Amino acid sequence: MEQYIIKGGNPLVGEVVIGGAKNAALGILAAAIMTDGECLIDNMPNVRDTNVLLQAMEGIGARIERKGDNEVVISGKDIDSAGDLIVDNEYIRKIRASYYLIGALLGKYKKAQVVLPGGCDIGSRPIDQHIKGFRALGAEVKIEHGMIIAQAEQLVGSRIYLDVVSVGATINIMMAAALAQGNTVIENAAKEPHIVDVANFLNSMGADIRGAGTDVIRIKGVEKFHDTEYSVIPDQIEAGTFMMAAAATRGDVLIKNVIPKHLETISAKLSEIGAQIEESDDAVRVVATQRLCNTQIKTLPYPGFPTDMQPQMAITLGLSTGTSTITESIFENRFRYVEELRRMGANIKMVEGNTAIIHGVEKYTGATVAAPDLRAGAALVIAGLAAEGYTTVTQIGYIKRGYERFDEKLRALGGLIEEVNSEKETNKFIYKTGTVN
Ligand SMILES: CC(=O)N[C@H]1[C@@H](OP(=O)(O)OP(=O)(O)OC[C@H]2O[C@@H](n3ccc(=O)[nH]c3=O)[C@H](O)[C@@H]2O)O[C@H](CO)[C@@H](O)[C@@H]1O
Ligand SMILES: C=C(OP(=O)(O)O)C(=O)O
Repeated sequence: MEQYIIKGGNPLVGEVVIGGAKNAALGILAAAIMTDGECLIDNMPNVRDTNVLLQAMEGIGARIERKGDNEVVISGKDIDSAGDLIVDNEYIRKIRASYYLIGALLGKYKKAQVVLPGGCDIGSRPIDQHIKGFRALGAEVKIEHGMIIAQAEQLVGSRIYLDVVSVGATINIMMAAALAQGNTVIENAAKEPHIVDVANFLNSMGADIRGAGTDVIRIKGVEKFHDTEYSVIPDQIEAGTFMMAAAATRGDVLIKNVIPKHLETISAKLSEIGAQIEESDDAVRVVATQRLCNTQIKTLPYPGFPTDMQPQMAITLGLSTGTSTITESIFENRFRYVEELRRMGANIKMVEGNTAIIHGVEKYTGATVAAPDLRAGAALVIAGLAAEGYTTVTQIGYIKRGYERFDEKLRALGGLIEEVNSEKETNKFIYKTGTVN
């Protein structure tokens, strides 16, 4: 069983370099098969989700050539377009971004059969808005035997109003519409940095997409795409996670290779609770040498506070003075870490299902906790780094879905953390790091 063991109590100090954004890379990788040319993609995060997606793309005939850890060349030329274009395997069923292969394949080949998406169990996560968009472009879409089956004679541009602001639906519709006939307008579109990055990538292949990053995206369909070279933007959430790790352990960390604008809400909240934030062109430094104070948070679509940062923020507030509240407004099931954090001494009460009332405690104490999903898993690791004594975080496969070399980066900042897969390795770690204070 993969797990991390952590000896807490060391403030994190030093520098960390942030990798490419997982949620942008997933859209970009899928979109790369829309050209028969070659796409060279750089700053690609080497995490489980991107690897599972690449493997599924290979499964339908895409050529994938890895160049080192973070670079990949993709060509969709040899995809067997005479076949049904079926995407299904035991790994792809577990990730969310499989849904981008519907938009990409439907756009290019006017057909796709993709297994219903998985992803973190953070809510009911319907895909009705994706389907509404594909249908508006003229596709027939049905769900049978756990597969989404989409096909069209021709895709024709349309005006599509999203009933809910959805990252996945915005990217998916944008991809399909980019190779449709005529013009498409997506209204009430999501505005996350990864939407802009996928649009920029598509434009670099010859698409004509304007307005990404605002809530109205205009797409003029083009006939086909060409070769491109592209570098994925830095990961807003990985950066935010290290910012919280610095704050919760009362450390001093320079977080490099970031776009500070994407971190504005996170920086603002940390600053509000008393952390010192210094921004430069491509780095953010977080210094928190004293106990931080309380605040109120509500998760919202970008530029609001990201739901993917909610658990990490809760860990920090759990150690702050006073009483904080966090309201989760995007996913109804994103507080499953609370029960685990209580084992470490946190004082958190849930009200009305989606609000956590957090009474700050002076310290967490180490315990064995299970990562319930990707971001909550990373948050529990931060709690362990801040806690007194030893913490074991189990089910770290979730964390590996989205963080590249997470333990290694934390160790470089002075964190005492190791992946252990047996009692012998655990004992070795405890011997190496000394006994509980
Ligand atoms: C792979 C990826 O990029 N995942 C991210 C993506 O997930 P994902 O694309 O699944 O999230 P969405 O933005 O689509 O979901 C936002 C809200 O809209 C609802 N909804 C969505 C689609 C739909 O057809 N119908 C519907 O009702 C969802 O249930 C949710 O309440 O954006 C989320 C919100 O920033 C992030 O937490 C995830 O990390
Ligand atoms: C929830 C996340 O991912 P997914 O949508 O792939 O489950 C995430 O990145 O925090």
